[in-house]
Amino acid sequence: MSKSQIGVYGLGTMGSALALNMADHGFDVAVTNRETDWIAGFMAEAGDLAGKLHPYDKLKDFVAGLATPRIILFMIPSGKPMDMMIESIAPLLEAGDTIIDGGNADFHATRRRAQTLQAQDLHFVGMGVSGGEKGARFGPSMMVGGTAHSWQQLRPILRRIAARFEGDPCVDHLGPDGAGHFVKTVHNGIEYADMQVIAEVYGLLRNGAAWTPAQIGEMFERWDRGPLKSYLVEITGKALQYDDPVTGHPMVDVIKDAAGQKGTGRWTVVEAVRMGQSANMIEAAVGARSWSSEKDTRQQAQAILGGARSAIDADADTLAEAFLASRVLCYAQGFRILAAASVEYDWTLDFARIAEIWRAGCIIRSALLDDISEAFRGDLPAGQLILAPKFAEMLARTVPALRQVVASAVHGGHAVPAMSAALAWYDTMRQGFGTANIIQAQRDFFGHHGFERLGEEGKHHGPWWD
Ligand SMILES: NC(=O)C1=CN([C@@H]2O[C@H](COP(=O)(O)OP(=O)(O)OC[C@H]3O[C@@H](n4cnc5c(N)ncnc54)[C@H](OP(=O)(O)O)[C@@H]3O)[C@@H](O)[C@H]2O)C=CC1
Ligand SMILES: O=C(CO)[C@H](O)[C@H](O)COP(=O)(O)O
Repeated sequence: MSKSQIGVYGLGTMGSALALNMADHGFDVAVTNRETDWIAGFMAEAGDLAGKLHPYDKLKDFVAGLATPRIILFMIPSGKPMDMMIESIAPLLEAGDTIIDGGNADFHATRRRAQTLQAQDLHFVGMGVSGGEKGARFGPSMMVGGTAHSWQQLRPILRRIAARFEGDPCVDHLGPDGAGHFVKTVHNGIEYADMQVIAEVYGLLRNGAAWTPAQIGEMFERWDRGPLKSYLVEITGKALQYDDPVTGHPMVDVIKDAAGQKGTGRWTVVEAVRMGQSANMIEAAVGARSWSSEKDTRQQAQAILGGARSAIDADADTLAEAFLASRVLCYAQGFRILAAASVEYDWTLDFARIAEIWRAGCIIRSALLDDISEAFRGDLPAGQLILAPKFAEMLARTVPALRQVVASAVHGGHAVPAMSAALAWYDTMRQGFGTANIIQAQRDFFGHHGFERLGEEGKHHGPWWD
């Protein structure tokens, strides 16, 4: 039997879909899984593609079944499982082989793993994969971090299996070691904030305008045909129009309002803060998921504090404009974190290319990303997306609606943490003179920390020390 061009370890949701995608594109793929009983079921479901999939029960046979230099993609949980698998497989590999972690990994771990394996002449790629199961099966967006050697090996396969935007494969080599996983982490941070804004829009219409889920779903469906077009709007529109087969109620009404989170949103916030950045929309979205999980407390609080909310003063068109403003600000915050990391880790990330590979296949794909890539390819004042002429104009047009929606929500007792954060950031950034002079006065007053005077170099103290 000829050797396989790539091996996939981990036949869960993502690994099996990616293996099938590769086989579908004519690649010979060696496959294996921790629980080996699972492999036969996977092969049985592969149908016509089974001929391109080569199953192995033993790790050493799986490795021996691969053409050299080998490429092995792991689709398993990040953290300890990945370290344990590296420990098991590395002794079976040879110089020049590449291990890929396609899971959602902490990029610090990816950097560490790349360094450790480099000492053994092995290459380690941290690859962000987005698009969920369907994306993995029919075309994901992939963010690759690793050596040029690995990219040369991987490029022909990844470009074939990736999603395409007008023919352009949504995959690229973004930098060394942790760059790909970092970009995927920020992708997920943006995902969190965009999802939260959608949830807030839903909440305002449901609780502040008495719309039914189906009506809101139809509205999202309409929005998906305009400037708000995006995968998340599309699926929310669909989900809202489903009924529960058990009770007959709208499906969303029987889903517990406690959101899960696996860590990437939180990592985005932690990394942003660590680099002296703030992405307050993503912080708000992560916080909102945490608050959502405190269901018992919220129920008690409603009984004690009261949960009254009044009608909102904003129609659907105003909400659409507010959503568009929020989305622009959300992407802008994500790209600021990428810019900070690019400097911190010396990655020279290509922001236009990142926007381009997010245009199809991934969860945050949206109509805006084409404009974003264009803005990064053009003359961008201070490198800030919100200052690109097209986005500055879009914000000037849509922020009044965001202001009306946030004001009305606040007045009516509706929580809109992500949209409020968007507005706070926008209003902060458009003031050349803010209020941090007061913070500096306070710091100097209590701690003799000193401050800069306007237009003067050096450290000064206030008259309160005279
Ligand atoms: N689901 C999604 O939408 C996305 C997921 N990801 C990431 O992809 C990775 C895989 O996710 P997904 O496919 O959804 O997960 P699943 O739970 O569907 O599959 C997990 C896979 O990992 C294997 N596994 C679990 N623990 C270990 C271990 N200790 N050692 C070896 N193998 C192990 C499982 O093997 P076994 O069958 O033996 O349990 C299984 O093959 C994760 O890192 C996830 O964050 C990335 C993008 C999207
Ligand atoms: O990477 C993904 C999508 O891009 C995964 O679906 C991830 O699990 C989403 O994050 P969370 O589970 O925290 O919502």
